[in-house]
Amino acid sequence: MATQIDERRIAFTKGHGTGNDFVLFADPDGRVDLDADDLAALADRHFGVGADGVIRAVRSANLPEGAAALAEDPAAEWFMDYHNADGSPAEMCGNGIRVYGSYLIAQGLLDLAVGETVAIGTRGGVRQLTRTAAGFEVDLGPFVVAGDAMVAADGLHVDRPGLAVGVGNPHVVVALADDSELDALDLGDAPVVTPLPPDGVNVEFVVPADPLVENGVGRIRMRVHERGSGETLSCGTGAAAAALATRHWAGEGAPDAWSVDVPGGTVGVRVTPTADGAHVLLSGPAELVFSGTMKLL
Ligand SMILES: N[C@@H](CCC[C@H](N)C(=O)O)C(=O)O
Repeated sequence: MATQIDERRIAFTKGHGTGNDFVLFADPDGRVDLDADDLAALADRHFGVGADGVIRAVRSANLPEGAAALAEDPAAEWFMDYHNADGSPAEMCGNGIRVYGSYLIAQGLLDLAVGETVAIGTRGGVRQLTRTAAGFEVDLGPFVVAGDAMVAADGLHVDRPGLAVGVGNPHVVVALADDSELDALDLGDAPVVTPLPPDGVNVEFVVPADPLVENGVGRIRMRVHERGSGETLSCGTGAAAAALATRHWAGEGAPDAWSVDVPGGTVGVRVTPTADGAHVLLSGPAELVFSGTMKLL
């Protein structure tokens, strides 16, 4: 296992899920105390490693937020301590948790065979992560599709209505007419969302494929501007939100299984009934790319 050399020299691994990239480091005992500037320095693409987010692998018992995770599910030994590229914490990361699973296994911190499931603590609650032949599938839990907003973005000639979707973290999903509208978007600046939720929001722009449903699977294309990270090549919770919004708009008879194309690849989303209501699940690849160390100032 890569251990920390000291609190300021971080032994990291870089990984990604469909191009949504992360710096991961192991701090099982919760000894490494990084502030928002440190986390942003790790994620900086010019002066640091470069990533959309930073993930600390820490035992739930060793950080304050971990108590709630262990109370919810005592099996949640590991906590995904996730921060966006600007150093802000987020409740959940759907691509990140798959890469986190892969990282824990590679570090020898977790034994998980294909078909097995592990409970992982997050700020959004405990999530069940299953290893699959092609990567991982995470149960994002119950979801909320409700609430209207208006969204303005560079490249859109008029403001568009958006639909709020909660999957542990907040999203607003905007339907666009076709691929040319999606391609014309400039997401260098954050879209303006009115009303803006107090903690900010991730914004997804979505276009249905033609036909929308093939072999029982709904198909959409999506681009995303992530809270705290800017435009990314993929967002797992965003893909789930986009599929849920499109399913809502499609109405009765809409499929429960969705394929979501993002600039960095394709992820799967499915809705399934459970004892505590419908859950949304996300599946996709998880890649570890390289490891190194970085000394923080
Ligand atoms: N890329 C992630 C979401 C990361 C958190 C998000 N930016 C937020 O602030 O809520 C994903 O794959 O879900």
